[in-house]
Amino acid sequence: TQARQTCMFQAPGPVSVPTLPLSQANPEMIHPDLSPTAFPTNSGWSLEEKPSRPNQKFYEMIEEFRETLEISPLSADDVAEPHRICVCIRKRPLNKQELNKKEIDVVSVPGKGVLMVHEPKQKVDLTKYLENQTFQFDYSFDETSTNDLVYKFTAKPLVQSIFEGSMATCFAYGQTGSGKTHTMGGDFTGKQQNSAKGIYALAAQDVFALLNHRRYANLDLSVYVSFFEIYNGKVYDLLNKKAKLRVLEDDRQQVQVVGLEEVYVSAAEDVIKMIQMGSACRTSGQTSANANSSRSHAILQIVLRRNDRATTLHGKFSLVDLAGNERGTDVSSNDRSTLVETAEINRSLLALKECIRSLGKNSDHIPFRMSTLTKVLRDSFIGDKSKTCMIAMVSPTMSSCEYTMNTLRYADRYLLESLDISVYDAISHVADLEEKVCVELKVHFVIIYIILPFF
Ligand SMILES: Nc1ncnc2c1ncn2[C@@H]1O[C@H](COP(=O)(O)OP(=O)(O)OP(=O)(O)O)[C@@H](O)[C@H]1O
Repeated sequence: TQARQTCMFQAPGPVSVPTLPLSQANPEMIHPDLSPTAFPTNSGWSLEEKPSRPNQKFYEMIEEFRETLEISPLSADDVAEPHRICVCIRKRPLNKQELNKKEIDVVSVPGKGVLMVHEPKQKVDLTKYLENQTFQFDYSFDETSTNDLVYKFTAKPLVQSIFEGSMATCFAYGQTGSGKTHTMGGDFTGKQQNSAKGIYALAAQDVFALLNHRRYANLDLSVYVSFFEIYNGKVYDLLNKKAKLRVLEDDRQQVQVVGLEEVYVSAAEDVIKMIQMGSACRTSGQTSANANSSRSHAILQIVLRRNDRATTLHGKFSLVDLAGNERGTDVSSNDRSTLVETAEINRSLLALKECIRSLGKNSDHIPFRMSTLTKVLRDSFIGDKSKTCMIAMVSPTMSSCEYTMNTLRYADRYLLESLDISVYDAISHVADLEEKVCVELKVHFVIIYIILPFF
C-alpha cells in the first residue's frame, strides 16, 4: 500500500550538538566522497565550531532530524521479491563540486523502500522550517549502494523472466546528472565510462549464464542485441553509424523499426563492446548539472530467438536510459531546438507513464501511439508476461529539490494509480482536487467582482 506523509520540523531554539552522527550510527552509510577528510560534516566537531555554509541553519535542522531516523539500508543478503511492476528509487552521493560548494544533502534513505525529502521552507515571518515528505517505493537505494546492489533488486529478476518468454523493460528515469547513465551504462572515472559495471553489462552477463544453464539449454536459443536512441521523436541506430530509421506499424499493430541492426552475440564481452560503441555516439550536450548530458532516450535490447527457421522471438529485455526529465519542465529557454527537445521529452515521458499505468490496470487500451518511445516499446506493455521496472534517480542537493520532488511524484503517482490506492491517498487526491477547484473559484470571483466593475 502506498503511503506518503508530510511532517513539519521547525527550527529548534538552541542548537544541540548531535550525540550520534549518522556516520557513527551506521559506518556503512559513508560514501568515500563523504568521508570526514573530504567533508568535515561528521567529524565530531560541535556545531558551533563547524565552518558555516550557505543554508547552515537548514543543514543543522536536517542533521538533527536524521538523528531521529532508524536506518536499515538494503543489503546484498536481502531477498529480491518478484514484481510485475517494480518502482525503485536511487539517491546518488554529493559529487566533488557540490562538496566544495558545501551544498546540503536534503534526501535521506532510511531503508525498506522509504525515501525522505527534507524540503527547506520559510514562513512569512521568516521562521525556517523543514517540510519532511516520506515516499514509499518497492526498494530505495542510498548513496552508498553500488550498481551491483541496484541490479540485484531491479533488472536481475527480469533477466530470468525473458527465458520464460517475457517482454521485460527496465527504465532509468530522473533529472540530468542524477545517475541514469551511471546506473545503466556503468560508472565513470572522469569522462571514461566503465561499461562492464552498468546494468546493461550485468544483465548481459546473466543472460549468457542462463543460456548455458541446464534449465534453459533445451530451448535452443540465441542472443541478439540492438542499441538505438530516440531523439526528437526520431530513431537513430547506435550500432550503425547513427542511421536514421523509420518506425512502421502493420495492420496487426506490430511495430517495426525498419532496418534496425540486430547483431548476433555469443558472449557478454561482445555486448560490452557494443555498449561502448553505441554510447560513444549518443546525442549529448552540456548542462549545468552534467557536462555530458544525454538528450535522447537510449534503448539497449537483448533479444532471445529460437534457433528455428524463422528465428522466432522468445523473449526480449529492453533497458532504457531515459532523457533527463527536467527538460520536460524547463520551458525558460528561447532557443527553438531546446523547446522542441523539451516538448518531445515531455510528451514521451507522459506517454510512458500512461502506458505503464494501463499495464498495471491490465487495461485493453494501451495508448502506445502517443510517442515514438512507447511505440517502439509496444510489446513491453501488452500481455500477461510483460514485466517492468522503473529506477528513479535523484540528486541529493537542496538546489535539486524541486526536480527531486518532480521525479518522486512521477514515480509515486505511477505506482499509486497503477496499483491499489489506499484510503489515505484517495482522500488526499480528493483534497488536491478540492484545492484546485477552490483556486479556480477564487480567480473567477476576483475577475467578476473586482476587475470587471472597473470596465
Ligand atoms: N550512484 C553514484 N555514485 C557515484 N557517482 C555517481 C552516481 N550516480 C551518478 N554519479 C556521477 O554523477 C555524474 C552524472 O551522472 P550521469 O551522467 O549518470 O547522469 P544522468 O542522469 O545520466 O544525466 P543526463 O540525463 O544529463 O545524461 C557522473 O559523473 C556519474 O559518475
